Amino acid sequence: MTLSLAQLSRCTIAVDLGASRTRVYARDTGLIVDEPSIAAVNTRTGSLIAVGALAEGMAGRTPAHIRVVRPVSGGTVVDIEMAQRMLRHLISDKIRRAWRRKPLLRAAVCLPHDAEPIAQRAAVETMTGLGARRVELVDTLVAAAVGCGLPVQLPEATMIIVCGAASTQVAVLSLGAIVAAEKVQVGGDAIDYAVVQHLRSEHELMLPTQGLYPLHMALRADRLAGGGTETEVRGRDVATGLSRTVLVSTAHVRNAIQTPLTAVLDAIGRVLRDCPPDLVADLGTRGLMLAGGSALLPGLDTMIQDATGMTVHIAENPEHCSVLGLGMMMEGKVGPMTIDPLVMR
Ligand SMILES: Nc1ncnc2c1ncn2[C@@H]1O[C@H](COP(=O)(O)OP(=O)(O)OP(=O)(O)O)[C@@H](O)[C@H]1O
Repeated sequence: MTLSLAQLSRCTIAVDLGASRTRVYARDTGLIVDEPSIAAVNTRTGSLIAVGALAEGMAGRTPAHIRVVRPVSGGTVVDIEMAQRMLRHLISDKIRRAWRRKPLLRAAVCLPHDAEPIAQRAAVETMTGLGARRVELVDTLVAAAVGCGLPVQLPEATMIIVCGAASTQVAVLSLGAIVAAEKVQVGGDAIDYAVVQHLRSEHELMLPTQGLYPLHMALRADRLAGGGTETEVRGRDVATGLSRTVLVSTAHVRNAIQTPLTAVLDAIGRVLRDCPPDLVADLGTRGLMLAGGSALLPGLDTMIQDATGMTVHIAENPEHCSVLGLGMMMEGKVGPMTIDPLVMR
């Protein structure tokens, strides 16, 4: 992925097509879409029934002829046509009419670090199908670092950890470029899966699709209370199939998610080992920045802090950092770069 700030400044729309949520930022307007990357389709007629939050509410509750699909998987558009239909419905008519009047619409899209050429092509095709004449691809790590307000253009190290739904990406940046980076296929989905497996094996309970939200809340409350709390979880008994409520210890849930999080700690260690010592010394002073929706997982910051011995900050709007960063670059709100054009790998 290569980009220059000059090319980005000609874009009018920025898109983050995430595995969990889709976000769109329009120049001079701000964030116009933040919805789940989900669509519900009638398989008999092929028509789209719902997209975004409405479709998410249908997941797990549909009759046979309605299918809830995710056109983005692992940060990659896997169903281009469905992604286009979903985006078309998520973006309001008003904005779309404005697009039609602009025949040379340019779009900026952020993609996971080291995205395969096929993933890059899928993102470009999705946007050109929506009317974009040119698509700039930006590394999510750079966009998120800018969106967090990190001074990426300076000749000193900044470390960003983007904890998404499908993956966690870690990078050290200096002089506007990535010095060392790693991506592990462990994110919010893997953490949720670990919790689901824990409830299945320890409590013989199957959780409904949206059943994890109360547990996230319980983990937060447990952290505020200093630990030792329990929470009620309702699900389906594995053996009888009947609805049942169990009392779950939040400490046990926290233990269950340690295993996937170990992979994140390993990735951070590898990035730090790949960095020149001067940059690691900078990080000792500046600390690390957590972005992405899973950065809100209670206790993740202290776990990374304990493992690295460095200060860990959580971005102000961690889940919006990438798209806001794209928007900032688009609107020229990034400070003067030491190198221009800004070249990223
Ligand atoms: N308050 C919260 N506590 C714990 N986890 C959360 C919270 N809010 C969101 N998440 C998790 O964050 C993830 C979504 O993060 P984000 O929106 O950054 O993902 P994405 O950009 O769609 O994914 P990716 O970057 O992998 O394509 C989900 O797995 C969700 O469970």
